[in-house]
Amino acid sequence: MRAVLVGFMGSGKTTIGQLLAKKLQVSHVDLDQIIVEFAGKSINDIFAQAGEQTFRRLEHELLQQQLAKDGILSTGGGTPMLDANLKLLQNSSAPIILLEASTQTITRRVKDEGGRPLVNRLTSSELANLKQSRDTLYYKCADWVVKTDQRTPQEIIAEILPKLVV
Ligand SMILES: Nc1ncnc2c1ncn2[C@@H]1O[C@H](COP(=O)(O)OP(=O)(O)O)[C@@H](O)[C@H]1O
Ligand SMILES: O=C(O)C1=C[C@@H](OP(=O)(O)O)[C@@H](O)[C@H](O)C1
Ligand SMILES: [Mg+2]
Repeated sequence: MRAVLVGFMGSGKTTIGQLLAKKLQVSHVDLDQIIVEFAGKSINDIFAQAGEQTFRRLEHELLQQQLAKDGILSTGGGTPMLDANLKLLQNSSAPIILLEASTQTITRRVKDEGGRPLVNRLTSSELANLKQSRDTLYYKCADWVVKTDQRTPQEIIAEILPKLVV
């Protein structure tokens, strides 16, 4: 992989990954999207019918597979939660870029999107607590951090691109 994006739900991993790949003319893989394709059902349905553990197992297997490929990889917000995934990310030769956003920004971005089972079932204070505990893990694997609050996707990729092409 040429770069891997990590960060909490709504930090912009999917959006920024697509834009970076387009600019760099490389392929883009979104881990959630390939899990959905592999399972043949939505993330909400995987969580509801097979459970989060099944989702995490698929996520781990597909992460391992995708890290060996070229291009830009957008992970899911919970990917670094599994110790084995954290190690895979830490040992990857690709730069791991953490997209950071405040809980307020995150909430604003994801509140009206229905595809995230954890957002659907957690209260706003539980979501804030989850973000706090996940942040520790993101920082454990990140090679660099990009702030995304009050910045457009174009401004964000303008910061990342020069570091990836040198
Ligand atoms: N920098 C940004 N500014 C404003 N909205 C954004 C930004 N980045 C992403 N979004 C929006 O926030 C939502 C979540 O973005 P997404 O890329 O799916 O995040 P993630 O993959 O990290 O969960 C989408 O509606 C997207 O259009
Ligand atoms: O944080 C999480 O545990 C999750 C994040 C989601 O990805 P995004 O971060 O792209 O929303 C998706 O993998 C699933 O809903 C679980
Ligand atoms: Mg995403």
